[in-house]
Amino acid sequence: STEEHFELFVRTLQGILFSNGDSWKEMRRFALTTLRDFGMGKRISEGKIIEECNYLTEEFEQHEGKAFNNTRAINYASSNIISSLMFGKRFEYKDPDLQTMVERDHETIHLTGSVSILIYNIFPWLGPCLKNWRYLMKNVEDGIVDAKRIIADLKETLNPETCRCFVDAFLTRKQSLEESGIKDSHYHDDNLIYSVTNLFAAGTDTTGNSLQWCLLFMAKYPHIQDQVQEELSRVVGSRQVRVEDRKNLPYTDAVIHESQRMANIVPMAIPHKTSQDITFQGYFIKEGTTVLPLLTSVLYDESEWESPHTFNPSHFLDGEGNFIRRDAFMPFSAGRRACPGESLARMELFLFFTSLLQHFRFTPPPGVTEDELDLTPVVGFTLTPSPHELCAVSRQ
Ligand code: HEM
Repeated sequence: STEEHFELFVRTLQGILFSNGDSWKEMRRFALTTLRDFGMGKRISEGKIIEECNYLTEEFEQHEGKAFNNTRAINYASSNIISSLMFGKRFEYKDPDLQTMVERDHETIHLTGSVSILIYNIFPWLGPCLKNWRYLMKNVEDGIVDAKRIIADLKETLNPETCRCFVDAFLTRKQSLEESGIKDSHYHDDNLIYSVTNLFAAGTDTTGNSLQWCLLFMAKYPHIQDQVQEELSRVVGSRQVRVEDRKNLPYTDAVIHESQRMANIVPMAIPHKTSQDITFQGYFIKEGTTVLPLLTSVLYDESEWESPHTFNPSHFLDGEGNFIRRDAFMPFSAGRRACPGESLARMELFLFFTSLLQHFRFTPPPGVTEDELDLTPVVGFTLTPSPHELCAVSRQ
Protein backbone atom coordinates (compact mmCIF):
# COMPACT_ATOMS: atom_id res chain seq x y z
CA SER A 1 0.00 0.00 0.00
CA THR A 2 1.01 3.64 -0.32
CA GLU A 3 1.45 3.98 3.46
CA GLU A 4 3.73 0.93 3.60
CA HIS A 5 5.78 2.31 0.76
CA PHE A 6 5.96 5.71 2.43
CA GLU A 7 7.16 4.04 5.63
CA LEU A 8 9.75 2.10 3.63
CA PHE A 9 10.90 5.32 1.96
CA VAL A 10 11.35 7.04 5.33
CA ARG A 11 13.42 4.08 6.55
CA THR A 12 15.75 4.37 3.55
CA LEU A 13 16.78 7.71 5.04
CA GLN A 14 18.81 5.70 7.58
CA GLY A 15 22.31 4.45 6.85
CA ILE A 16 24.85 6.72 5.13
CA LEU A 17 23.91 7.63 1.58
CA PHE A 18 20.58 9.37 2.19
CA SER A 19 20.80 10.22 5.89
CA ASN A 20 21.61 13.51 7.59
CA GLY A 21 22.53 14.99 10.95
CA ASP A 22 23.97 13.10 13.92
CA SER A 23 22.95 9.68 12.66
CA TRP A 24 24.74 10.24 9.30
CA LYS A 25 27.83 11.57 11.10
CA GLU A 26 28.03 8.56 13.39
CA MET A 27 27.35 6.00 10.64
CA ARG A 28 29.85 7.56 8.23
CA ARG A 29 32.55 7.75 10.89
CA PHE A 30 31.86 4.17 11.98
CA ALA A 31 31.94 2.93 8.36
CA LEU A 32 35.23 4.69 7.63
CA THR A 33 37.05 3.48 10.75
CA THR A 34 35.65 -0.04 10.53
CA LEU A 35 36.40 -0.47 6.85
CA ARG A 36 39.92 0.81 7.49
CA ASP A 37 40.30 -1.66 10.38
CA PHE A 38 39.35 -4.44 7.98
CA GLY A 39 41.96 -3.28 5.55
CA MET A 40 40.33 -0.72 3.24
CA GLY A 41 43.17 0.97 1.37
CA LYS A 42 45.79 -1.24 3.05
CA ARG A 43 47.83 -4.35 2.23
CA ILE A 44 45.13 -6.73 3.40
CA SER A 45 42.65 -5.43 0.81
CA GLU A 46 45.43 -5.45 -1.79
CA GLY A 47 45.70 -9.21 -1.18
CA LYS A 48 41.93 -9.67 -1.52
CA ILE A 49 41.82 -7.66 -4.75
CA ILE A 50 44.75 -9.59 -6.24
CA GLU A 51 42.99 -12.88 -5.41
CA GLU A 52 39.85 -11.55 -7.10
CA CYS A 53 41.90 -10.45 -10.16
CA ASN A 54 42.75 -14.12 -10.66
CA TYR A 55 39.08 -15.16 -10.61
CA LEU A 56 38.19 -12.37 -13.02
CA THR A 57 41.01 -13.29 -15.40
CA GLU A 58 39.88 -16.94 -15.35
CA GLU A 59 36.34 -15.84 -16.15
CA PHE A 60 37.54 -13.73 -19.11
CA GLU A 61 39.73 -16.59 -20.35
CA GLN A 62 36.69 -18.85 -20.66
CA HIS A 63 35.53 -16.75 -23.63
CA GLU A 64 38.70 -17.74 -25.54
CA GLY A 65 39.04 -14.37 -27.25
CA LYS A 66 35.45 -14.33 -28.53
CA ALA A 67 33.33 -11.20 -28.03
CA PHE A 68 31.33 -11.01 -24.79
CA ASN A 69 29.65 -8.49 -22.53
CA ASN A 70 31.90 -8.07 -19.48
CA THR A 71 29.42 -6.16 -17.26
CA ARG A 72 28.42 -9.06 -15.04
CA ALA A 73 31.84 -10.54 -14.38
CA ILE A 74 33.31 -7.13 -13.58
CA ASN A 75 30.47 -6.23 -11.23
CA TYR A 76 30.75 -9.61 -9.47
CA ALA A 77 34.46 -8.99 -8.95
CA SER A 78 34.01 -5.51 -7.47
CA SER A 79 31.07 -6.71 -5.40
CA ASN A 80 33.24 -9.45 -3.89
CA ILE A 81 35.70 -6.87 -2.57
CA ILE A 82 33.04 -4.94 -0.71
CA SER A 83 31.42 -8.25 0.37
CA SER A 84 34.59 -9.45 1.99
CA LEU A 85 34.78 -6.23 4.02
CA MET A 86 31.05 -6.18 4.85
CA PHE A 87 30.34 -9.89 5.32
CA GLY A 88 33.78 -11.47 5.62
CA LYS A 89 33.37 -13.61 2.49
CA ARG A 90 33.43 -13.64 -1.29
CA PHE A 91 30.86 -15.38 -3.50
CA GLU A 92 31.38 -17.66 -6.50
CA TYR A 93 30.35 -15.82 -9.69
CA LYS A 94 27.76 -18.57 -10.27
CA ASP A 95 26.17 -18.05 -6.82
CA PRO A 96 22.53 -17.03 -7.42
CA ASP A 97 22.57 -14.83 -4.28
CA LEU A 98 25.45 -12.75 -5.64
CA GLN A 99 23.88 -12.60 -9.10
CA THR A 100 20.54 -11.42 -7.72
CA MET A 101 22.05 -8.74 -5.47
CA VAL A 102 24.30 -7.33 -8.17
CA GLU A 103 21.62 -7.37 -10.92
CA ARG A 104 19.13 -5.75 -8.59
CA ASP A 105 21.44 -2.88 -7.65
CA HIS A 106 22.34 -2.40 -11.30
CA GLU A 107 18.65 -2.16 -12.18
CA THR A 108 17.92 0.18 -9.27
CA ILE A 109 20.64 2.60 -10.34
CA HIS A 110 19.23 2.55 -13.86
CA LEU A 111 15.62 3.02 -12.69
CA THR A 112 16.58 5.94 -10.43
CA GLY A 113 17.58 7.95 -13.49
CA SER A 114 14.51 6.99 -15.57
CA VAL A 115 12.08 9.65 -16.75
CA SER A 116 9.19 8.33 -14.66
CA ILE A 117 11.26 8.49 -11.46
CA LEU A 118 12.30 12.04 -12.32
CA ILE A 119 8.58 12.82 -12.68
CA TYR A 120 7.95 11.12 -9.34
CA ASN A 121 10.57 13.37 -7.74
CA ILE A 122 8.48 16.38 -8.78
CA PHE A 123 5.05 14.83 -8.07
CA PRO A 124 5.63 12.20 -5.35
CA TRP A 125 1.92 11.38 -5.01
CA LEU A 126 2.09 9.86 -8.52
CA GLY A 127 4.47 7.14 -7.25
CA PRO A 128 2.12 4.16 -6.91
CA CYS A 129 0.73 4.77 -10.44
CA LEU A 130 4.21 4.47 -12.00
CA LYS A 131 5.53 1.05 -13.02
CA ASN A 132 9.17 2.01 -12.47
CA TRP A 133 8.41 3.34 -9.01
CA ARG A 134 6.76 0.03 -8.07
CA TYR A 135 9.81 -1.88 -9.41
CA LEU A 136 12.11 0.42 -7.47
CA MET A 137 10.22 -0.11 -4.21
CA LYS A 138 10.17 -3.87 -4.80
CA ASN A 139 13.94 -3.78 -5.34
CA VAL A 140 14.49 -1.86 -2.10
CA GLU A 141 12.29 -4.34 -0.21
CA ASP A 142 14.01 -7.38 -1.72
CA GLY A 143 17.43 -5.88 -0.97
CA ILE A 144 16.46 -5.53 2.67
CA VAL A 145 15.28 -9.15 2.85
CA ASP A 146 18.66 -10.33 1.46
CA ALA A 147 20.67 -8.09 3.78
CA LYS A 148 18.63 -9.28 6.79
CA ARG A 149 19.29 -12.91 5.86
CA ILE A 150 23.05 -12.42 5.60
CA ILE A 151 23.09 -10.41 8.84
CA ALA A 152 21.05 -13.09 10.64
CA ASP A 153 23.56 -15.78 9.54
CA LEU A 154 26.46 -13.70 10.84
CA LYS A 155 24.61 -12.98 14.11
CA GLU A 156 24.27 -16.71 14.78
CA THR A 157 28.03 -17.21 14.73
CA LEU A 158 28.99 -13.84 16.22
CA ASN A 159 31.98 -13.87 18.53
CA PRO A 160 32.96 -10.38 19.75
CA GLU A 161 36.53 -11.64 20.33
CA THR A 162 37.07 -12.40 16.64
CA CYS A 163 35.39 -9.72 14.58
CA ARG A 164 35.22 -10.94 10.97
CA CYS A 165 33.69 -7.99 9.15
CA PHE A 166 31.73 -4.72 9.22
CA VAL A 167 28.49 -6.46 10.27
CA ASP A 168 30.24 -8.17 13.22
CA ALA A 169 31.76 -4.86 14.30
CA PHE A 170 28.36 -3.15 14.19
CA LEU A 171 26.61 -5.95 16.09
CA THR A 172 29.35 -6.00 18.72
CA ARG A 173 29.12 -2.22 19.22
CA LYS A 174 25.30 -2.47 19.46
CA GLN A 175 25.56 -5.28 22.00
CA SER A 176 28.06 -3.45 24.21
CA LEU A 177 26.00 -0.23 24.14
CA GLU A 178 22.89 -2.19 25.13
CA GLU A 179 24.76 -3.97 27.92
CA SER A 180 25.79 -0.63 29.35
CA GLY A 181 22.12 0.40 29.41
CA ILE A 182 22.18 2.71 26.34
CA LYS A 183 19.06 1.77 24.38
CA ASP A 184 18.59 4.80 22.12
CA SER A 185 21.94 4.91 20.28
CA HIS A 186 22.34 5.16 16.50
CA TYR A 187 23.42 1.50 16.47
CA HIS A 188 20.01 0.02 15.67
CA ASP A 189 18.85 -2.56 13.12
CA ASP A 190 17.71 -0.04 10.48
CA ASN A 191 21.05 1.77 10.51
CA LEU A 192 22.83 -1.58 10.16
CA ILE A 193 20.65 -2.78 7.27
CA TYR A 194 20.79 0.51 5.37
CA SER A 195 24.50 1.07 5.95
CA VAL A 196 25.15 -2.42 4.61
CA THR A 197 22.90 -2.01 1.56
CA ASN A 198 24.28 1.52 0.92
CA LEU A 199 27.91 0.41 1.03
CA PHE A 200 27.20 -2.66 -1.06
CA ALA A 201 25.35 -0.68 -3.75
CA ALA A 202 27.68 2.34 -3.68
CA GLY A 203 30.77 0.12 -3.78
CA THR A 204 29.79 -2.32 -6.52
CA ASP A 205 28.30 -0.66 -9.56
CA THR A 206 30.44 2.49 -9.38
CA THR A 207 33.75 0.64 -9.35
CA GLY A 208 32.62 -2.01 -11.85
CA ASN A 209 31.22 0.62 -14.14
CA SER A 210 34.46 2.66 -14.05
CA LEU A 211 36.52 -0.41 -14.89
CA GLN A 212 34.21 -1.17 -17.82
CA TRP A 213 34.81 2.35 -19.14
CA CYS A 214 38.58 1.88 -18.81
CA LEU A 215 38.44 -1.28 -20.96
CA LEU A 216 36.10 0.29 -23.50
CA PHE A 217 38.50 3.25 -23.91
CA MET A 218 41.39 0.82 -24.41
CA ALA A 219 39.52 -1.01 -27.19
CA LYS A 220 38.56 2.32 -28.76
CA TYR A 221 42.08 3.80 -28.59
CA PRO A 222 44.47 0.89 -29.36
CA HIS A 223 47.56 3.15 -29.56
CA ILE A 224 46.94 4.16 -25.93
CA GLN A 225 46.45 0.50 -24.98
CA ASP A 226 49.83 -0.22 -26.69
CA GLN A 227 51.54 2.36 -24.49
CA VAL A 228 49.99 1.00 -21.29
CA GLN A 229 51.05 -2.54 -22.19
CA GLU A 230 54.52 -1.39 -23.16
CA GLU A 231 54.92 0.39 -19.81
CA LEU A 232 53.60 -2.61 -17.89
CA SER A 233 55.96 -5.01 -19.68
CA ARG A 234 58.94 -2.71 -19.18
CA VAL A 235 58.34 -1.91 -15.51
CA VAL A 236 56.62 -5.00 -14.09
CA GLY A 237 57.14 -7.74 -16.68
CA SER A 238 54.80 -10.66 -16.13
CA ARG A 239 54.79 -10.65 -12.32
CA GLN A 240 51.70 -9.54 -10.38
CA VAL A 241 51.37 -5.73 -10.19
CA ARG A 242 51.32 -4.35 -6.62
CA VAL A 243 50.01 -1.01 -5.40
CA GLU A 244 53.57 0.17 -4.77
CA ASP A 245 54.27 -0.16 -8.52
CA ARG A 246 51.88 2.68 -9.27
CA LYS A 247 54.55 5.38 -8.82
CA ASN A 248 56.62 3.68 -11.52
CA LEU A 249 53.69 3.42 -13.93
CA PRO A 250 52.84 7.10 -14.61
CA TYR A 251 51.31 6.53 -18.05
CA THR A 252 49.05 3.72 -16.82
CA ASP A 253 48.03 5.83 -13.83
CA ALA A 254 47.26 8.77 -16.14
CA VAL A 255 45.11 6.52 -18.36
CA ILE A 256 43.04 5.35 -15.38
CA HIS A 257 42.56 8.95 -14.21
CA GLU A 258 41.63 10.11 -17.70
CA SER A 259 39.13 7.25 -18.02
CA GLN A 260 37.47 8.28 -14.78
CA ARG A 261 37.42 11.93 -15.88
CA MET A 262 35.88 11.20 -19.26
CA ALA A 263 33.45 8.58 -17.93
CA ASN A 264 32.14 11.06 -15.34
CA ILE A 265 30.06 8.27 -13.85
CA VAL A 266 28.33 10.28 -11.08
CA PRO A 267 27.63 13.46 -13.07
CA MET A 268 25.52 15.19 -10.43
CA ALA A 269 27.04 13.59 -7.29
CA ILE A 270 24.19 13.19 -4.79
CA PRO A 271 21.78 16.04 -4.00
CA HIS A 272 23.05 18.17 -1.10
CA LYS A 273 21.33 20.74 1.09
CA THR A 274 22.88 24.09 2.08
CA SER A 275 23.60 24.07 5.82
CA GLN A 276 23.40 27.88 6.06
CA ASP A 277 22.44 30.92 3.98
CA ILE A 278 25.13 31.50 1.38
CA THR A 279 25.97 33.78 -1.53
CA PHE A 280 27.62 31.80 -4.32
CA GLN A 281 28.79 33.43 -7.56
CA GLY A 282 26.47 36.35 -6.93
CA TYR A 283 23.42 34.19 -6.17
CA PHE A 284 21.83 34.14 -2.73
CA ILE A 285 20.91 30.57 -1.68
CA LYS A 286 18.82 30.09 1.44
CA GLU A 287 19.69 27.54 4.15
CA GLY A 288 18.04 24.19 3.46
CA THR A 289 17.91 24.59 -0.35
CA THR A 290 18.63 21.45 -2.36
CA VAL A 291 21.72 21.91 -4.51
CA LEU A 292 23.20 19.54 -7.08
CA PRO A 293 27.01 19.64 -7.16
CA LEU A 294 27.52 19.06 -10.88
CA LEU A 295 30.74 17.06 -11.14
CA THR A 296 30.42 17.34 -14.93
CA SER A 297 31.10 21.07 -14.66
CA VAL A 298 34.51 20.46 -13.12
CA LEU A 299 35.51 17.22 -14.93
CA TYR A 300 34.82 18.90 -18.29
CA ASP A 301 35.81 22.45 -17.26
CA GLU A 302 37.18 24.26 -20.31
CA SER A 303 39.37 26.51 -18.16
CA GLU A 304 40.99 23.52 -16.38
CA TRP A 305 41.57 20.90 -19.08
CA GLU A 306 43.54 21.34 -22.29
CA SER A 307 41.11 19.19 -24.30
CA PRO A 308 38.12 18.53 -22.01
CA HIS A 309 36.08 16.53 -24.54
CA THR A 310 38.90 14.33 -25.84
CA PHE A 311 40.40 11.23 -24.21
CA ASN A 312 43.87 12.55 -23.48
CA PRO A 313 46.09 10.91 -20.80
CA SER A 314 48.47 13.91 -21.09
CA HIS A 315 46.02 15.77 -18.86
CA PHE A 316 47.77 13.90 -16.04
CA LEU A 317 51.37 13.98 -17.32
CA ASP A 318 54.04 16.68 -17.28
CA GLY A 319 56.53 17.29 -20.12
CA GLU A 320 58.82 14.50 -18.81
CA GLY A 321 56.02 11.94 -18.61
CA ASN A 322 55.69 12.15 -14.81
CA PHE A 323 52.25 11.74 -13.29
CA ILE A 324 50.66 15.01 -12.13
CA ARG A 325 47.66 15.47 -9.85
CA ARG A 326 44.99 17.86 -11.05
CA ASP A 327 42.75 19.81 -8.68
CA ALA A 328 39.85 19.53 -11.11
CA PHE A 329 39.93 15.72 -10.96
CA MET A 330 36.92 15.17 -8.70
CA PRO A 331 35.03 12.01 -9.68
CA PHE A 332 34.66 11.21 -5.96
CA SER A 333 33.31 14.71 -5.23
CA ALA A 334 34.73 16.87 -2.42
CA GLY A 335 33.95 18.04 1.10
CA ARG A 336 32.36 16.32 4.08
CA ARG A 337 30.13 14.09 1.97
CA ALA A 338 32.82 13.08 -0.51
CA CYS A 339 33.01 9.38 -1.32
CA PRO A 340 34.31 7.45 1.72
CA GLY A 341 35.22 4.51 -0.56
CA GLU A 342 37.72 6.47 -2.67
CA SER A 343 40.90 4.75 -1.46
CA LEU A 344 39.36 1.31 -1.94
CA ALA A 345 37.95 2.16 -5.36
CA ARG A 346 41.29 3.58 -6.53
CA MET A 347 43.13 0.47 -5.41
CA GLU A 348 40.60 -1.79 -7.11
CA LEU A 349 40.71 0.14 -10.38
CA PHE A 350 44.50 0.12 -10.47
CA LEU A 351 44.94 -3.59 -9.67
CA PHE A 352 42.05 -4.89 -11.81
CA PHE A 353 42.99 -2.71 -14.78
CA THR A 354 46.69 -3.55 -14.74
CA SER A 355 46.11 -7.29 -14.22
CA LEU A 356 43.62 -7.44 -17.07
CA LEU A 357 45.90 -5.50 -19.41
CA GLN A 358 48.83 -7.76 -18.58
CA HIS A 359 46.75 -10.78 -19.58
CA PHE A 360 44.58 -9.54 -22.43
CA ARG A 361 44.43 -7.33 -25.47
CA PHE A 362 40.99 -5.67 -25.61
CA THR A 363 39.51 -5.27 -29.09
CA PRO A 364 36.11 -4.56 -30.67
CA PRO A 365 34.16 -7.64 -31.84
CA PRO A 366 35.02 -8.90 -35.36
CA GLY A 367 33.43 -6.68 -37.99
CA VAL A 368 33.24 -3.65 -35.67
CA THR A 369 35.80 -0.86 -36.06
CA GLU A 370 37.25 1.16 -33.19
CA ASP A 371 35.37 4.19 -34.52
CA GLU A 372 32.12 2.30 -34.30
CA LEU A 373 32.54 1.56 -30.57
CA ASP A 374 29.86 3.71 -28.99
CA LEU A 375 30.79 5.92 -26.04
CA THR A 376 27.24 7.19 -25.47
CA PRO A 377 26.38 6.39 -21.85
CA VAL A 378 23.15 4.88 -20.61
CA VAL A 379 21.63 7.47 -18.33
CA GLY A 380 20.75 6.42 -14.82
CA PHE A 381 21.73 7.60 -11.37
CA THR A 382 25.22 6.86 -12.72
CA LEU A 383 26.42 6.87 -16.33
CA THR A 384 27.16 3.33 -17.56
CA PRO A 385 28.59 2.35 -20.94
CA SER A 386 25.87 1.30 -23.41
CA PRO A 387 25.54 -2.51 -23.58
CA HIS A 388 28.46 -3.68 -25.70
CA GLU A 389 30.76 -6.62 -26.32
CA LEU A 390 34.55 -6.69 -26.43
CA CYS A 391 37.09 -9.44 -27.15
CA ALA A 392 39.65 -10.20 -24.45
CA VAL A 393 42.42 -11.82 -26.47
CA SER A 394 44.98 -13.67 -24.36
CA ARG A 395 48.50 -12.17 -24.70
CA GLN A 396 50.28 -15.32 -23.56
C1 HEM B 1 35.08 4.46 -8.90
C2 HEM B 1 34.28 4.23 -7.89
C3 HEM B 1 33.49 5.25 -7.14
C4 HEM B 1 33.10 6.51 -7.51
C5 HEM B 1 33.38 7.24 -8.82
C6 HEM B 1 32.34 7.06 -6.41
C7 HEM B 1 31.80 8.35 -6.38
C8 HEM B 1 31.02 8.85 -5.37
C9 HEM B 1 30.41 10.15 -5.39
C10 HEM B 1 30.54 11.19 -6.51
C11 HEM B 1 29.69 10.29 -4.24
C12 HEM B 1 28.82 11.48 -3.84
C13 HEM B 1 29.56 12.48 -3.03
C14 HEM B 1 28.74 13.71 -2.79
O1 HEM B 1 27.53 13.59 -2.49
O2 HEM B 1 29.26 14.81 -2.91
C15 HEM B 1 29.87 9.05 -3.48
C16 HEM B 1 29.31 8.83 -2.24
C17 HEM B 1 29.45 7.64 -1.55
N1 HEM B 1 30.23 6.55 -1.91
FE1 HEM B 1 31.35 6.39 -3.58
N2 HEM B 1 32.28 6.14 -5.40
C18 HEM B 1 32.97 5.02 -5.78
C19 HEM B 1 33.19 3.87 -5.04
C20 HEM B 1 32.73 3.65 -3.76
C21 HEM B 1 33.06 2.51 -2.94
C22 HEM B 1 34.01 1.38 -3.32
C23 HEM B 1 32.35 2.64 -1.78
C24 HEM B 1 32.30 1.73 -0.59
C25 HEM B 1 33.30 1.42 0.16
C26 HEM B 1 31.59 3.89 -1.86
C27 HEM B 1 30.74 4.36 -0.88
C28 HEM B 1 30.10 5.60 -0.93
C29 HEM B 1 29.18 6.08 0.10
C30 HEM B 1 28.75 5.32 1.36
C31 HEM B 1 28.79 7.38 -0.27
C32 HEM B 1 27.88 8.33 0.50
C33 HEM B 1 28.73 9.22 1.39
C34 HEM B 1 27.93 10.18 2.25
O3 HEM B 1 26.79 10.50 1.91
O4 HEM B 1 28.46 10.63 3.30
N3 HEM B 1 31.86 4.47 -3.07
N4 HEM B 1 30.70 8.21 -4.17
